[in-house]
Amino acid sequence: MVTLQLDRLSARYGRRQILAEISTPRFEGGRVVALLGPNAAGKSTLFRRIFGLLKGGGEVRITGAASERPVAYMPQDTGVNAVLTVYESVLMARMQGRSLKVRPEDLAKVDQALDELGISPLGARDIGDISGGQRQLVSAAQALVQEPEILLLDEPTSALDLNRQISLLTILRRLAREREMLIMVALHDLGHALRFTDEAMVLENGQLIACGETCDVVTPELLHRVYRVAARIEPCSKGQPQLIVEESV
Ligand SMILES: Nc1ncnc2c1ncn2[C@@H]1O[C@H](COP(=O)(O)OP(=O)(O)OP(=O)(O)O)[C@@H](O)[C@H]1O
Repeated sequence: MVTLQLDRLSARYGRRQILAEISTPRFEGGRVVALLGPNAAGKSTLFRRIFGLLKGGGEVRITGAASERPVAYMPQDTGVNAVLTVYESVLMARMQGRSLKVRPEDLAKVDQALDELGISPLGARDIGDISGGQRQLVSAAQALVQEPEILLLDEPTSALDLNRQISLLTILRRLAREREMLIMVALHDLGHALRFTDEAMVLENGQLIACGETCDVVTPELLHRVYRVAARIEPCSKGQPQLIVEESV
């Protein structure tokens, strides 16, 4: 099973240090880890550093990976290539780092990814002519179709309506379990983090200030200290933890 551990990981833009020696416990395949923190805390920077787009001190330790390219990354802002259809763009994502020959299996995986995310009817549409939420689902398909062992998702639900936010997070959680994939997902919705993630790590000003089981990390004290809101957490009628925000403080 794949594992990911960060050891004194740092990153800088020019001379400006953004991440300060982030060390984590070992995260395991099959788990969903929330990456939390206020705006500009360093979440996207951490993803770029893990994925290798930024250099810096420390080490990203991956063990137990079966493939040579175990990590896929879905950035926050996904560019649009207007000359491709949705289907072609997902197929291109699938073929990254593989031989140029498209096999029937590759087409089946594209169909499966589109189907799983409920966007099969968009397949023939030009990627430049779909809505922002649809584009976000296409980006998720582009990441999933690579069958990564570690998947980094930067705010994948930010453009989605409520139903699709819940659907996507439910699918991701199921796929993490089924494929023993480790998913790290940056979220601003702490209610979603409580409901859909197993573990959470919280960044503030480039420092890791909390890490552990999500229910132990996302507490009224953390919400007060880091997010400056008064909030409580109560079980809903189905027993799921629910975040109730009272006011900003
Ligand atoms: N390309 C860049 N060049 C210089 N500084 C950058 C660059 N990208 C981000 N930063 C700075 O690095 C810091 C961390 O930004 P980052 O995007 O990692 O935060 P974030 O936690 O993902 O924020 P948000 O929740 O707003 O998306 C911020 O101060 C930001 O201004």
